[in-house]
Amino acid sequence: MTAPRLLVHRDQRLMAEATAARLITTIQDAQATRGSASVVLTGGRNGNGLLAALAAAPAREAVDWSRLDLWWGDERFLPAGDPDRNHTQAGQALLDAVPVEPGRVHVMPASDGPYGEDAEAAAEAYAAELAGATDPFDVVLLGVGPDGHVASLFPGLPGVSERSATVVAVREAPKPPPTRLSLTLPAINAARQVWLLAAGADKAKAAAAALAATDPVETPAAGARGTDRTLLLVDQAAAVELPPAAAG
Ligand SMILES: O=C1O[C@H](COP(=O)(O)O)[C@@H](O)[C@H](O)[C@H]1O
Repeated sequence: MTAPRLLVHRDQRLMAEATAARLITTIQDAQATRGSASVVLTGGRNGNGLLAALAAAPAREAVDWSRLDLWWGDERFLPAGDPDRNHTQAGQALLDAVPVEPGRVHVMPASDGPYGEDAEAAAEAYAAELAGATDPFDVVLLGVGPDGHVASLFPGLPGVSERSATVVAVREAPKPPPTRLSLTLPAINAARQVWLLAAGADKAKAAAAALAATDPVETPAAGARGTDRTLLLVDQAAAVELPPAAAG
């Protein structure tokens, strides 16, 4: 587990563009070193903003999209193609515009898929798919919610305390929709790099807690750390509650 390094950007747009550039370079490095790369995508405003910035970056041509595995940190358990699904939104923001290899795009099951509405069975199926991955994730992207949630691990819900499974079904999430699938902290924390994204004034409290809190049950973002690197990426609006020394 690595301590988070804080990076403050002027605003949300600049943060998305700088993080897209960072991601392109990180993917290139991984592909040069290991032949392929793996990235775990996040949903939400910051996650989709990053994907849109990546789609708009001319340097996206530097990525070998055919040698990239894409996974999801969480998914809203809704029918395939539902506009609220993280997969649908990632398609619109980036994936429909780049030559990803369909077999390497590891979509979490939908509620009208082979497991129907059985979210637990869907979580087990995704865990089995994950178990087939031989290398740790290169980067896990995590949008931080205003309550400090990451992926679909919400404060106080059982998912955040899961210690053995890599994927869980989440019920009664405080943010709609109530039923979701999520990677767990042990799955997230096996990644080489974890990037926590928190831009916007509504993320100020959560950004401070992601850095300083000690109990992941209260602040799931505080329990998400990479083995080689953890970054907390914020904009100035989200940096206002950080201790001055941390915010530089
Ligand atoms: O519902 C979700 O929320 C979080 C945070 O989203 P944001 O809009 O507050 O940035 C996101 O990371 C997660 O993937 C998504 O399912």
